[in-house]
Amino acid sequence: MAGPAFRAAAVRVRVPATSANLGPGFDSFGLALGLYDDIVVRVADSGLSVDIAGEGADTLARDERHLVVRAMRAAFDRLGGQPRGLEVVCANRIPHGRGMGSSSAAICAGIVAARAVTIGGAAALDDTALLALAAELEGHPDNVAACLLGGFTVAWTDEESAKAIRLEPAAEVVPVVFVPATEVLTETARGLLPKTVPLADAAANAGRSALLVEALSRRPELLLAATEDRLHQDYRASAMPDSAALVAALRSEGIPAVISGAGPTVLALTDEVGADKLSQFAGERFAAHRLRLDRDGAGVRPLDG
Ligand SMILES: Nc1ncnc2c1ncn2[C@@H]1O[C@H](COP(=O)(O)OP(=O)(O)OP(=O)(O)O)[C@@H](O)[C@H]1O
Ligand SMILES: N[C@@H](CCO)C(=O)O
Repeated sequence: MAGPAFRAAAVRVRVPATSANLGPGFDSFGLALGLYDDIVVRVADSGLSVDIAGEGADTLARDERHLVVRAMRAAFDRLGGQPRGLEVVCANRIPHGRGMGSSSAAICAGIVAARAVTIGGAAALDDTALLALAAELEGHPDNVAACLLGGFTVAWTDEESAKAIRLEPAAEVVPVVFVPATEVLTETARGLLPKTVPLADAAANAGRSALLVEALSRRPELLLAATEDRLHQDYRASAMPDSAALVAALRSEGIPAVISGAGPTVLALTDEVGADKLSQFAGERFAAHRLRLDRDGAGVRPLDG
């Protein structure tokens, strides 16, 4: 059977950074942030070329090992076949290995781009299948859900695949990220987690997670209580002691703060007035950035946009 046909024109895809967990919602909650990677992809006559600017330009492989390329290959398989050649240009702004969803962004960018350059791609790989594939490649669904859908997402995995819903974060919430210079890979941070947890801790997180849905959607004054976690942050503190100390310092001042994803970035959820006061907490070890919430998620954008 013949494989799919491809568009000759280049396609540009923009994907947001994401913060997973948000405290209690381990592997479930995600929040899309206004910091973006862009990729431009063109189907070529032969070969593979990968060009990288920004984050990872000095370290990432420019061949089939590149995560965007791996995600594109997996998507092309689902779409019915590989193109003869590929040109991929990456403009990376999301820091790697910091808990801001860089790997999910790369995976989502690759899959969305593969679908966009394939004629009939949207029918062959619909949004539900796209999320399922992205979560399969990433290994958990929280970051990819927020990256694809934007806003505040709740993800889960049933017998078949990952699923997610998108909620609208309250307009007044302003995210501030404290990004350290050093990486902690998600794989390392996951290796620190126990196989089982006390029932009381699981129950505490269930209650806080339920509260967080209301707090982040409609009642930000509840965010401090709603972002309490007992399932993962303490277990990982030894790998990111400065981040753990910063979370504790911010929370002791009444500021809702959590480890972003698998860390070591710290995410504070504040408002317009509060955001301006937070840089004083950064010290020498963190760079504080006030971000917007991303409400649109991953998508194809104009080439010159
Ligand atoms: N834009 C990218 N292009 C290619 N590879 C990438 C890209 N972004 C991330 N990666 C790969 O993913 C690794 C980082 O993934 P990891 O899951 O450890 O951290 P993260 O996704 O930044 O954080 P978290 O999952 O906690 O939000 C990088 O070291 C790199 O190998
Ligand atoms: N839920 C994931 C997010 C990081 O990718 C974790 O905490 O390991």
